[in-house]
Amino acid sequence: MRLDNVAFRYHRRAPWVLQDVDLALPPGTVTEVTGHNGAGKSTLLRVIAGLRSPTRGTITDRPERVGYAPERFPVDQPFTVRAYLGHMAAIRKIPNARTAIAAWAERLAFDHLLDTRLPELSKGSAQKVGLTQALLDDPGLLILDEPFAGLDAATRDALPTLIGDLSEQGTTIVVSDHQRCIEALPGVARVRVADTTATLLPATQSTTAEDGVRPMAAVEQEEGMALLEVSVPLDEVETLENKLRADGYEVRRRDT
Ligand SMILES: Nc1ncnc2c1ncn2[C@@H]1O[C@H](COP(=O)(O)OP(=O)(O)OP(=O)(O)O)[C@@H](O)[C@H]1O
Repeated sequence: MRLDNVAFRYHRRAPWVLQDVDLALPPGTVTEVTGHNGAGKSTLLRVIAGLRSPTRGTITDRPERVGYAPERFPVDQPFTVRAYLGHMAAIRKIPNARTAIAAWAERLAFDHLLDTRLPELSKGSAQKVGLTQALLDDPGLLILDEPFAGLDAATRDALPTLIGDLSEQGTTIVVSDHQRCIEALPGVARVRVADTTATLLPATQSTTAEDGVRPMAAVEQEEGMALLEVSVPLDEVETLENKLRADGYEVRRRDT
């Protein structure tokens, strides 16, 4: 699918959140969307998913079946997990929904929670249910907004493989990911949403299996960005690194 010259604002007098967005998302590609808090990542994902129409510009060739897992899964509905997923499957007329629900619940390790009510779920378990409803319809386009937030280590480790498998089957995947959990997947394209201008920058520094992570010098050269060196006690490195990543900053550790 393609986005051409897409711009978006929430209301007529509201500021533009996205402008001049040109983006190609070929079948089977994985695209990681990064940017600071409030830059417009979730907005871009909603526009790509078709939940919001562009204020200007065009979107073409969006796959027919779209799966979307929002950043905050709505857990205030009075259904059990099984009933909720069953409803979602029925709305979308998914054949063999029971089998598909059982299979995803097992793969994502929440099969013991199928009869638990949504409001009683932990954040990570709710995230898994949100992910499952997005996966149920075998989507051609899968949009995941911060899918790693709150997940236990086992699922966090398993998710990149799942994303890789789906992309190999031809699913186009777009992920916003503060925690940079998918950047190691081969061939992941990176798109940065810049907060001040609300302009999507082309993924000039996309990481690939060949070139690995981009050097920090490239970050410094980016307009509006600066490089800050911080000396941190060894036992605090990991905590601080995770916190900064969770806040949307790009972090590289220099080995000494
Ligand atoms: N439903 C809405 N109505 C009006 N403005 C909104 C709405 N949702 C988001 N915004 C505004 O659009 C801008 C971009 O928000 P968005 O949630 O897309 O950013 P984000 O990059 O995903 O942020 P974060 O990293 O904090 O999740 C912000 O200024 C936000 O206040």
